[in-house]
Amino acid sequence: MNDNRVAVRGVERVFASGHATVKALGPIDLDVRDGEFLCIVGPSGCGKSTLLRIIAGLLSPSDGEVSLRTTSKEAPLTSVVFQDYSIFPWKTVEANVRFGLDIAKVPGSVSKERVSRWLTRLGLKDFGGAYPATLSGGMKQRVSIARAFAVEPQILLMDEPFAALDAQLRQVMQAELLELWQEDGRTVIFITHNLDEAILLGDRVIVMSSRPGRVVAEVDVPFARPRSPEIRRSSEFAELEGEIWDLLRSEMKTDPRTSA
Ligand SMILES: Nc1ncnc2c1ncn2[C@@H]1O[C@H](COP(=O)(O)OP(=O)(O)OP(=O)(O)O)[C@@H](O)[C@H]1O
Repeated sequence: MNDNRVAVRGVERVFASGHATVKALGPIDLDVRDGEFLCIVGPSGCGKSTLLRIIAGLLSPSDGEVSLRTTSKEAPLTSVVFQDYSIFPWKTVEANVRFGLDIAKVPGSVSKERVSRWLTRLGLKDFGGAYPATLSGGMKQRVSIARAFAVEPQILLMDEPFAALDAQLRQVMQAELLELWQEDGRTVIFITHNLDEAILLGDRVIVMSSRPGRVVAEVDVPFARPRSPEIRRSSEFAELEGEIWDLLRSEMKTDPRTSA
């Protein structure tokens, strides 16, 4: 039986701006297993966000196709968390978290329970009536994560969700996401520049080439679940990070924008 949730086949994307065209991505092939936490790393501008937006259906590919396997009539297929929080400043925390459920036409009683559960889970219970302007960056990103989890999508897509946070807060949020995911077992595609984050969270790390991004390596992360952030201190962790960094560095050297 095919246990793939996501299949990307020969996907390419070209952008036209004025008279020029930019090939941003591909061709790229990728499979994501049901319940897998897949991390994608690659040089800046190699097309990671473009790939995620194509998988989310927010952008169409210039060529190739993406298929997402659905196993539920009720649960939305995807939900996306972006780096810049993407929460509405004029809505309260509670209304922001409820927003995705309203769009998905989740009935009121179910929606109420879910909003309350995810606000509590993300430590936002006492901030339901607050507006985003009064929250720190970490709390805004918690709202954005609560909103994405609350719709209980079949596939969660995360585009550098912690990139705007400072180093300490980033570690706190990574540990929280690790815990949430380990309870939840959802299929996740997670884009990051941070190798440490990719290894801590991922079952597998995909390394993309410089633009137009293709897959240059797939690395299985061998650490058992449930994981704790303590695994960072092991020599195996450092070794794997070094291995992936070497792959990435050689890609950055082949990028005409970064090589001398
Ligand atoms: N709407 C667009 N119009 C024109 N060019 C675009 C558009 N969106 C992305 N690009 C270009 O496509 C390339 C890939 O962009 P993308 O944002 O997918 O890369 P990325 O790997 O996510 O980058 P980063 O790591 O810096 O976030 C870049 O050169 C970018 O300028």
